Amino acid sequence: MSSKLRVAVLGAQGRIGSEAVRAVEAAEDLDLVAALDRDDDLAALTGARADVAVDLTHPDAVLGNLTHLIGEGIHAVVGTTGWTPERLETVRGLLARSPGTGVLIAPNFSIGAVLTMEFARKAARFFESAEVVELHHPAKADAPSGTATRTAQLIAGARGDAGLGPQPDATSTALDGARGADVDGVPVHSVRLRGLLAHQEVLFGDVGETLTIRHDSLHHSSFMPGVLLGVRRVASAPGLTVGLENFLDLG
Ligand SMILES: NC(=O)C1=CN([C@@H]2O[C@H](COP(=O)(O)OP(=O)(O)OC[C@H]3O[C@@H](n4cnc5c(N)ncnc54)[C@H](OP(=O)(O)O)[C@@H]3O)[C@@H](O)[C@H]2O)C=CC1
Ligand SMILES: O=C(O)C1=N[C@H](C(=O)O)C[C@H](O)C1
Repeated sequence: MSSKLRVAVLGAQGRIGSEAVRAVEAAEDLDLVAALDRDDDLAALTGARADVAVDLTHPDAVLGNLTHLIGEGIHAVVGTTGWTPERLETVRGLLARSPGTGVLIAPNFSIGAVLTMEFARKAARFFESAEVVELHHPAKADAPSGTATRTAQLIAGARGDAGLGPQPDATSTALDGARGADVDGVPVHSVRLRGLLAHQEVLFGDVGETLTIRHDSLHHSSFMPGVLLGVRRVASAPGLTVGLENFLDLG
């Protein structure tokens, strides 16, 4: 009998899901046992004896999918975005009833984006001002991106730990949205532009200097090493893990 890890992909016909299907098929230690999309019955996963499912669907679908996966004890690697603290708490509640099951929620699977978040977290305490600009293809459902939201949360956490107060901003009159979305006190600006894929700039400023950290995903293949790492590691991390950095030795 094969000792390969049995992997399913949900959202298999989507932009990143179809790339994940190809990546799993090409990996010698993995067996693609199901490739499901909208309207397919998740019961097929049990029949296929999936060990791990990769969810690359839609923010409206992912929680229902996770409820099923965790109920069946199938480990999950989730790239789908749209997470709030309340939704994460729901996942923790589901996992409490299935303690051997692992779920990785990765706002971004690309190593460059994970490093951008890590560098931003480290830089945050040294600068009075911080803003995030994310730029994506116009078919994206959610704004701000999951990556930008997470980046802003990490910056806000580091600012809080360092005792930094609110950012300087004298704006007293503005059009709706002109100063972006407020994520824990960090402004996040979303651009949707034909021709783009997934890009982010983190801007820091203090007296007399600025620091810009920029990352560009130019092809969906940029996400695949992270997807495969998550698939290989998630079963050994029961409970909820948020962020691929937890599976990387970043020092
Ligand atoms: N973490 C990361 O590194 C990355 C995350 N993402 C995220 O992944 C998600 C998908 O992105 P993308 O591929 O661009 O989107 P797409 O719309 O191209 O793909 C999503 C696919 O999932 C299908 N789908 C919708 N609902 C369900 C469901 N209930 N069950 C199974 N399949 C379903 C869609 O069908 P239909 O078209 O009929 O709606 C579509 O085929 C987004 O949340 C995006 O932000 C994307 C890239 C990288
Ligand atoms: O929808 C996308 O394309 C992407 N979604 C993720 C996000 O919202 O951060 C990851 C990456 O930016 C691509």
